[in-house]
Amino acid sequence: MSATTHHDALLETPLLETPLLQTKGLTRRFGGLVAVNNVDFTLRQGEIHAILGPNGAGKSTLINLLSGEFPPSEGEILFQGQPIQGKKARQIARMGIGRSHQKTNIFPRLTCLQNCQLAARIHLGGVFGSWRSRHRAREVNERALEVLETCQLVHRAHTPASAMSYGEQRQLQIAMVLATAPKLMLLDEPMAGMGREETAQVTELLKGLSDRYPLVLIEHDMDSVFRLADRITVMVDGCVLETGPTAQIRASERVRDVYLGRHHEESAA
Ligand SMILES: Nc1ncnc2c1ncn2[C@@H]1O[C@H](COP(=O)(O)OP(=O)(O)OP(=O)(O)O)[C@@H](O)[C@H]1O
Repeated sequence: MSATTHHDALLETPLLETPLLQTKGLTRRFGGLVAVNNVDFTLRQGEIHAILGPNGAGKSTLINLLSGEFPPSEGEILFQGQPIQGKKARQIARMGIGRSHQKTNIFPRLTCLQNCQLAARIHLGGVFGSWRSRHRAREVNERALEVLETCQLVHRAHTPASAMSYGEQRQLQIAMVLATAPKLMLLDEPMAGMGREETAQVTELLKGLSDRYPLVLIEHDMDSVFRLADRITVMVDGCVLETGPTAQIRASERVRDVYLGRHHEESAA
């Protein structure tokens, strides 16, 4: 007998509610190159949605469009039903879309705690008037400690980021996104460059966060993707090849022919 989990129930629910995030006909051109081509994408509440595809498929560009790093050439992006295309990255971050980049972008000389305080401070509004500053400083500190606890980094609170292992630095990056109190997270290859043990640790961390923080995830580590994702969208040459629940994508011959087969051959080589 198999137990029905929250995520099983979520996958079987028809989409009646407004999606947390949705794109319609999203397109981004760089000169003559169509990096993202007419993409319809939906992220539901409480869901981890992985984006797969070979190098150059347009995955990072899609994330960059969602986070406002680039404006789309065409199409719509709806966050909680409201159009956000054309808004600046900072505005989108303030609305609650937190993102991490492929490369680690932490402040190496600051401690783990200071990095999180900085992220929380930016979210809470930067420089404060003196009458509010003490209260805000306490709020920032509490938020920073809370996310270090969530990411199991409290023991590293006073360690300079540069003295932490690569895996811990990637974990810190996730903590910094959480410090901005996001309504959803966009993570671009959070496990890139990690060893097997660190990858497993971050996979479990993200799994534990998914109910509170819906997630769009680009990741090449298939074990992690299959463990984490409720749904998968496979992109090839800027277009959506297939999108659906993880089991459907795993079983898809088209996906296997175009991506998974090739990926496994590359990984084995
Ligand atoms: N700022 C840019 N200017 C010009 N071309 C770009 C830019 N960003 C991405 N591209 C091009 O758009 C295409 C899609 O790139 P993108 O980085 O989105 O792919 P990806 O699927 O994330 O690949 P990878 O797995 O290698 O990170 C590529 O051909 C890339 O060279």
